[in-house]
Parts: sequence; structure tokens; C-alpha cells
Amino acid sequence: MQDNRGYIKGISGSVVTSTCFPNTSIYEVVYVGSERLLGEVVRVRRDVADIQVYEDTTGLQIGDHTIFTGELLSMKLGPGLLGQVLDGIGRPLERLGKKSPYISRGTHIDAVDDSEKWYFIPRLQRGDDVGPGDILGEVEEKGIKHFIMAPLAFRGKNSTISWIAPKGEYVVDDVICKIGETTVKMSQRWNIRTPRNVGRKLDLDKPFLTGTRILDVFFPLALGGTAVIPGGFGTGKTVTQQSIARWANADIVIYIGCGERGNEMTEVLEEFPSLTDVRRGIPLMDRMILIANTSNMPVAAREASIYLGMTIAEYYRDMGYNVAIIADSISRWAEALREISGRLEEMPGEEGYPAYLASRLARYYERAGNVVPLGSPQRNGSISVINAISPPGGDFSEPVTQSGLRLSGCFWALDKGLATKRHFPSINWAQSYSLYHENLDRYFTREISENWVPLREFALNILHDGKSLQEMVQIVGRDGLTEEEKWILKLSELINIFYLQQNAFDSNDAYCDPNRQLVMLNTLKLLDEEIRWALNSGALFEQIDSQFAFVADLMKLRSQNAEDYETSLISYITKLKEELSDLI
Ligand SMILES: Nc1ncnc2c1ncn2[C@@H]1O[C@H](COP(=O)(O)OP(=O)(O)OP(=O)(O)O)[C@@H](O)[C@H]1O
Repeated sequence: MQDNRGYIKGISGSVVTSTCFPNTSIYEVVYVGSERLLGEVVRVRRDVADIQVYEDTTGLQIGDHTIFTGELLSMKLGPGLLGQVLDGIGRPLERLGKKSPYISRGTHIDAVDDSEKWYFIPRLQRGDDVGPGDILGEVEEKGIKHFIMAPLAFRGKNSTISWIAPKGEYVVDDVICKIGETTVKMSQRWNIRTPRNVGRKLDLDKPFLTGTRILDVFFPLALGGTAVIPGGFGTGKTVTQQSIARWANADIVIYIGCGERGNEMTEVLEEFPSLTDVRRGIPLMDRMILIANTSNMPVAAREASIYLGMTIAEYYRDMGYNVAIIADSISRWAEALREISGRLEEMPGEEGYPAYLASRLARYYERAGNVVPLGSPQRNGSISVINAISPPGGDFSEPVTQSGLRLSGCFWALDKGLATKRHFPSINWAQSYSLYHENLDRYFTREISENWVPLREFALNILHDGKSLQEMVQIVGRDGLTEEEKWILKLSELINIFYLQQNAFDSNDAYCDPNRQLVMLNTLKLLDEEIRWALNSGALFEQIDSQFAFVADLMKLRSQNAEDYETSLISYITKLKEELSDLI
């Protein structure tokens, strides 16, 4: 150990400079000072290494020793991760809290509890030949099957099981299988900065359903895709992400509170444990992992938190689950990168961010995807990434938003103007986009209805026409419009308030499944046909508008219970049809 000891030559906030060794490598883990603060080498220059320290560096002094471990920053993966709240470097906050109300520096505990017992059921037997990633057995973790997989690399060439543990209770560090010279425990370590190997990548052809109408219909995300939600202060990033965490069709959700204010994170920590996953009838936390790294916690840990979340996501993806990573917000992560880069005195790029901001982000986004993991039986897992971006002053031209725009498949732009009008979710349909339409249109047409695409096009065309007419009205006034144009303007307003607005706090409206989304759009289309028929038959738009409460009636139906929804909308249209016939 003596050989691996260096000493501190300089300290600048979270970055410590230490003497190092010829074999010191980038991202090597270093224990710093007498309290053994956890750090990672981020730069090596001749015989000195710059180390980013994941804990508060107050009190460190020049001359204090450093210990170079020769290992990379890794995470212990195994049963017991679900439902946990971790800090940016993967320490379980609840268990830390039991030791002391404050996180004492230099405390290293793994997220998986090594004293907890799990009932292991083997799936293979002695003499079976196995490959990397093969499922050896399973334990039940909060109602889901947690598969114990063979390591992704074996020692030696022999890949035959010489021993496998019988059914029974084991702790995560117990050896449950011997494959040639490799012993396999229920837990395994993985370096957080290295993507886990996969068999092959698949097309993104299934939707990541959020239950939010504007997202699923107009700007759909694919399972395994990436999305960003940029928005200024108070535009609804957190509510949108929390609603996605609650309702999306992901099996497992990893929520990374990245550099948020402490009180916001407290809300998240209080709220999620009280929520129920209504569709599965289990506590929401049973399929979630929260990573909490607030703005007052060390910045270097914030930088690491997204890799940590990604590594856990890859682990569950490899079992064959659809995992969602939700990071709030990636801007605070980029700020951490900027701070560390500043302390390393690197040449600043745009707005002070390091020149490698985009490539670092790309490396993170690339770990998303829909894959066939290594091993048998063959399975399919995905990681979908949804990142909030908080551009200063809501300016989308800043580097983090621009990188998000280039790197992700969905851009869900939040609009301050809409938020001020309390139009939620305040997603601007004119600025947002999805690159997954082509693949997903095939899915929706096949699985939901062949009217899915035509109805979406209908709604979007009306919105576009309505926007142009709105501009025209500002110049020529409403009287300058034809009867049909007046109706289009009204219909576009109706699409906005009836369809695009969705109250995340209304139990009937917070989640809208694709069938209900379709029924709503179809109602708007039928309404359009009826009113156009009446206008073509000689009725005046003002007459219809003043005589019938069709907007108010429709709005009353929006938050109606799901069961009688379709019937109500049909009778709404039938009633309107009769009224219009009488009028004509
Ligand atoms: N879908 C929604 N339905 C109803 N209300 C919403 C919705 N989205 C946002 N809001 C309202 O907007 C407020 C602000 O939302 P939120 O906290 O998510 O914004 P933010 O962009 O995360 O803010 P910050 O920049 O402070 O992080 C919420 O408290 C809520 O009242």
C-alpha cells in the first residue's frame, strides 16, 4: 500500500492536486487525506494527478496523503436497489441516516445491503454451459424478478457450471455459482463510466407512453429513445417529469435530482414515497430509485450522479426491463462540469463550459437504447432518457439546450408564455419535435388505430391554420374572417384547451391512455364535420357559437371517468348533431 501513497500539492475547491505514479490512470479512484475522502483522477501531468473529490474538501491540507487504489469508480449492483434513495456516488441515504443525521466524510457504504437475505432460485444446474450475461437464477425484489446474471466476462476459458447454490436464502456477497475459475456472487461491481456490453442494438419501434396527450400524440418518445425538456423558471419541468415517472410504461424509473435546490428535492423525497403506481397497484417507490444530489452537495458527485444512474439502469435493462432515466436537471450537471473544468484551469469554451461538454453529453445519451442484452434466454430491454434543461433566462440558444437539441430524439420545449397563462403542460407545439414518428406511426397504426396518424395530422393542421388566422385577426380583426375561418380559429382554441391542456393533479385527467387520446381526437374531428356541415348549409358561426354551449359541454367531459368516457363523447356529438339539424 505504501507504494500507492502520494501527497497533496494543491487544493482548489473540489479539485485536489497530488503527486502520483507512472501507472496512475485517468478515473482511478483515490482516497484523499486522513478521512479517506473519495476522489477520482481526472487529469495526469507527469508526476502529478488532479483528483476530483466527491466530498467536502474543507480541512484538507497540503502534504496530506492520498492513496491510489488502481481501481475505477464502481457501483455494487445486486438485489436491494429498488426503492432506495442514493446520493450522487451511490451511498444509501436511509442507511447513512441511521448512522448519523449528517453524512460524515469518508463514509463508504454500498447501496445494496450486505446483511439482507434474498431467496435465490437457481435456473441452471451443474454441468450447464453458460455464456456472459446468462441468467443463472432469480430472487424476488419488490415484486419483480431480479435475475442473477453471469458476469459479462469470465476468467479463463472454462464456462461450465461446476456448482450452483440450491434454492435458499443468501446475502448479496454469498457465492451462488462457480463457472470454471469464476465465482459468481449475487452482486457484481461495474465501473460507472463504462457502458455495459450488449448483444445487439434494436430499432426503436415501440412507444414510451407517458399518458400526456401532447407528448404521446404529437411528439412521441420511443422506448429506448432520448428526450429533453428545456424550460425557463417555473414552466413545469419538474411536474412534467414527475408525471412521467408516475405514469409511463417503464418497468423501472431512476430519478436523478441533479443539482436541484434542497427544498425541491425534499418535495420529491416526500412526494414519491406517498404515491401509488395506480396501474400496477404497488407503491411507486417499489419500481423507483432516487438519486439525490442537491445544489449544496459536492459538485463532483453531481458530475458522477448521471453515470451512476445510467449504470443502475443498464443493470436492470440487462435483465430485460424497460428502464427510464429522468434527470432534473442536466443544466446543473453541466454547471458542475464547468466548475470542475474551471478549477482545472482548462481553456473555457462557449459560455465557460468546457469544450468537451457536447462529447460528454453524447457519451451519456449513447447509453440509452433498445437492446438485446448479452446472454440467454434472449430478452429485450431498453433505457429511455428524459432530461430537463433549465436554460438561464429561458434562452434556448445556450450550449446545454443546443447540445440537447442535437443529441436527443425528442425536444419538448416548455413555453414561459403558456405557463404564465396557466396552460399546462406548457409545451409549445410549434417549437417541439420528435424524430421517432416514422417508426412509431407504424406501431400506433397497427396497435391502436389506422386513424391515429390522420387524426394527428388533422389536429396539427388546425393548430397551424389557427395560428396563422390569429395573426391575421390582429391585423384585419375577427370580422375580416370567413365563417369557416372563424370556426377554424375557434377549433384551434378548443384543441388547445380541451386536448393539449392536461392537469397533472386531476386524478381523471393526469393519465390519458392512447385509446382515450384517440377518442378525444376523433370527437374533435366529428365536431369539425358537424359544424362545417351546418356552416355549409347556411348557418352563421356566431349563431352556432352563441346558441350552443358546445365548448363548455366538451370541457366538462374532459376530466370524466374513463369507463363512461367514449359513450359520453358519442352522446355529446349526437346531441349537437340534432341541435344543428334543428337550427338548419
Ligand atoms: N401539467 C401540469 N398540470 C398542472 N399544473 C402544472 C403542470 N405543470 C406545471 N404546473 C404548475 O406549475 C408550477 C411550476 O412547475 P414546476 O415546479 O414543475 O416548474 P419547474 O420548471 O420545474 O420550475 P423550476 O425552474 O423552479 O425548477 C407547479 O407548481 C404547478 O402549479
